Amino acid sequence: MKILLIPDKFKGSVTAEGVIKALSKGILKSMPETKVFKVMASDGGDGFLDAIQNYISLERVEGDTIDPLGRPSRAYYLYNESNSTAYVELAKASGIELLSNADLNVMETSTIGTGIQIKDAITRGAKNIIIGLGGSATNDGGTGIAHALGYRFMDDKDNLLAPKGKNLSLISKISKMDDSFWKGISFTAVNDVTNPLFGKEGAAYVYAKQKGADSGQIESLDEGLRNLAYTVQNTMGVDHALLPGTGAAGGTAYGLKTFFNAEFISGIEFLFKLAGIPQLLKETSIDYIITGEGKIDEQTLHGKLIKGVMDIGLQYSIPVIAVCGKLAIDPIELKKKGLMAVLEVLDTTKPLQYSMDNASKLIEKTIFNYFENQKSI
Ligand SMILES: Nc1ncnc2c1ncn2[C@@H]1O[C@H](COP(=O)(O)OP(=O)(O)OP(=O)(O)O)[C@@H](O)[C@H]1O
Ligand SMILES: O=C(O)[C@H](O)CO
Repeated sequence: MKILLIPDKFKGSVTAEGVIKALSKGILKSMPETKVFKVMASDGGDGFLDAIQNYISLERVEGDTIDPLGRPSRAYYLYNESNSTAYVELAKASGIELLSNADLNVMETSTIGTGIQIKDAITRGAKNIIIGLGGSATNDGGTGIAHALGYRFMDDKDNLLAPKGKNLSLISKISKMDDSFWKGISFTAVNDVTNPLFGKEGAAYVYAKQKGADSGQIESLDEGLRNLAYTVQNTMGVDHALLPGTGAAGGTAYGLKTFFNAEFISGIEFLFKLAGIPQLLKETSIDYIITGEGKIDEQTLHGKLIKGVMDIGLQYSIPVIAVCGKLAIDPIELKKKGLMAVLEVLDTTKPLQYSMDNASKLIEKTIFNYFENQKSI
């Protein structure tokens, strides 16, 4: 038996590495002859740089920047001098994990800090900027990054606007200062999701709530993103708003495409290539792929790691099993989309904290039981 493990972390209880360990233990206990292949993945959001570092060793460049609320902070990116490529994880300077719950304020947050990091990389000599998008505290349509690299956003009276969520609806003019700084630089947006910029499936409606927005603010952020796209279309003649993925990181993917002509790649595809998964699947006959994350919900189907693993399973006709802490979506829907089985580790007779505290043991037990049951079928 050959099994490939590609799980995400169970946020709040166990890292992706911990999930891999627990799954391996459970599988080998049930079927000791199994060859287990392990892949440390990430969907492009937080954990992007960690995942890259598992496969390539790169220089770590740490420097001053600002956090999503504009306070001084430090963050790093990775740099490959031999091919002048910088890998920037948006969440390092503009991530939701940087703010306490009390500080979450998506009307006021900006991606400027990530823009400062990109500027530093270009100054260092980077010719290729690869940005992992996701896990953001922002909904600024990428205007913060654009501002840091020389774009300016103004209202209808030519007042300069700070590039943050609450100002998007006021933008009526966009100007570009000297673009020679980043001309000829190739940008790649590595998107963790496939949502469009605005609308019910867009950045604000799907992701702003987790960034602290109430329903009125969500509506106004969505309106702001629409206004940004409208102003861009009128003044720059380009329209990318409905492209899948533009909604990643509060519309940052849209901003990178619009202002810097970024290429899009999904986080999953990027990391699968880096990890050599397509080659492994071509050369080795894998019997099962096992994936998982803390909570499987609607977001899972919008390009999270599990969705990418499901797609790969379908592509290579390999059954995929997902293990999760909590299942918050109809399992039938998941099976229709190609999952062979979905296993929830949560023990509903005990409080949630029990499952969080004992996640590794529960994951091990769940996968062990699954394969033991298979033997008796
Ligand atoms: N051991 C566990 N048992 C039960 N539920 C868990 C367990 N671990 C995590 N969870 C649930 O999963 C949630 C985290 O979900 P998940 O790991 O999918 O990350 P996420 O919030 O989707 O973030 P990201 O976008 O970074 O993946 C936790 O808030 C909790 O509700
Ligand atoms: O940062 C976010 O908004 C989510 O991770 C989706 O990209």
